Amino acid sequence: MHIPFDNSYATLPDGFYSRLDPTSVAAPKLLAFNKDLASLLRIEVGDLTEVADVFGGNDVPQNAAPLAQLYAGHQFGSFNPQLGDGRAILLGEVIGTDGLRRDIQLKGSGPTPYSRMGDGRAWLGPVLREYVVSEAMHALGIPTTRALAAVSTGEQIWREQGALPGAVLTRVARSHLRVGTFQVFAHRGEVENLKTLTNYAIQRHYPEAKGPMDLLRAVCAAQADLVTRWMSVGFIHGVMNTDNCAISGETIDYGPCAFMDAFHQNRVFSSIDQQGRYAFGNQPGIAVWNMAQFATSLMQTFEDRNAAVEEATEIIHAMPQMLEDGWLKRFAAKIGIAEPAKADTPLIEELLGLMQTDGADFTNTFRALGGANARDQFTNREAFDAWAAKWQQRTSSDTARETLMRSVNPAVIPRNHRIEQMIEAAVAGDMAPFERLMTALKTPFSETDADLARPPTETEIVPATFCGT
Ligand SMILES: Nc1ncnc2c1ncn2[C@@H]1O[C@H](COP(=O)(O)OP(=O)(O)OP(=O)(O)O)[C@@H](O)[C@H]1O
Repeated sequence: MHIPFDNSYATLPDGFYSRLDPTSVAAPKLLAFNKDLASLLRIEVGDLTEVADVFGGNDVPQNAAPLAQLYAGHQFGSFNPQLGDGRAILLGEVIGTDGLRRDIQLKGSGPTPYSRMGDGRAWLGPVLREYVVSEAMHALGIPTTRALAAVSTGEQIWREQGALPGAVLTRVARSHLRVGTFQVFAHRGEVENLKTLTNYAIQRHYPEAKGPMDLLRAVCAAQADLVTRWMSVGFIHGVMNTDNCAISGETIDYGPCAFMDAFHQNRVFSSIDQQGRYAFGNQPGIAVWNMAQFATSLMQTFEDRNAAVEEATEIIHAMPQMLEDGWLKRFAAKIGIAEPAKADTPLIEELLGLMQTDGADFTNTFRALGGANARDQFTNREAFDAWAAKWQQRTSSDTARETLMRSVNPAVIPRNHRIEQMIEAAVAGDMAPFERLMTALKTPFSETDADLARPPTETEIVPATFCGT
């Protein structure tokens, strides 16, 4: 196998990362490999045993520059001055056939100087969850880190549930720079390092930005766009800490995430989110909060702090409107309105209100609006009829409307109960449910597998996702 590494992190400040190799595992076995992504990254694949050795962490490929990155972060609102890759090692960077630079990182590849109390490992469940959900997000057209490989280690690891099979995920990202990467240097008052990092982030992600203020503006826009896209497919990230907020605007960290079945604004999946901080409807507010933390970190790079604070405040204060506009654009498209006006907001909110009262399935209700059976999604059908009459007044049914709706309302999403069933099967050595999910989720806007589009039955419902790392 040949990976055409082109590494750039070495230009970053001293102390930005620790160089170390992944820790070898007992018996690496390739469970999944993303050939399309490998081609995009110009990776030449030969023998699959070699692929398992590299992505299991046993064989460090030529020209790799393995390292663990340092970062800090606000976790559920409390600042942790030092986190860092406690179980991830970045092998290096490549420039794809699309000209874009990306990191290749192993997650679950052994302890690092940032592991704190952790074992540096991941178990098979979260590895396959991240593989499936991140690739599903990509197919939905939502910016995300991607999955290149999943390797089982042949080792057992210990978690609350007992002994579990270990695995390593190979993750690909436009970069692993997070808000927390800036926070660590800001917290330490290392202004020169902060400036170098800022310049690096600008060059890598937003080369048109003229300085830190433009960077802030660009990241705010990217995060606002990302969150409205998540919401438009009923996605709950679950752990929007500042260390899980990527500067690139990609979705990162699929720990306790989930797609909603029955719609509710306050829906929470993460078992550790007791207060509902990261509930579905809170995500826009949290994105603003995270950007305020990013802005705070950047302030030390300015000579005239007072003027900078004033300008940054304006940028942050403009974000709620950006989120509202993005939300309106995406949800209007879901009901077939290509060019919405502010006056369309109540129409959308009324539908969501009816869905919430009836516990209607988020994905299937919107998908059915493009067909004849949306009414069947509701128990209070009269209320739906009254809404539909207003909807028909606003936008009449025609091919353009149907085409728009079918292009933004997926037929299939990675439902939580399917993920859980897939993990259970994989633990027992059966990868067929994984393959089936991957096949259907590649084309989420076409009805290829009706059974995967079905919401969970009462007994299938999975009420919470556990970080269960
Ligand atoms: N088993 C583990 N061993 C060592 N460190 C860990 C382990 N699990 C999590 N961590 C560390 O705890 C912090 C928070 O964990 P979190 O679950 O948000 O991240 P993650 O899923 O490991 O990584 P990422 O954010 O890169 O997807 C991170 O610094 C992470 O590296």
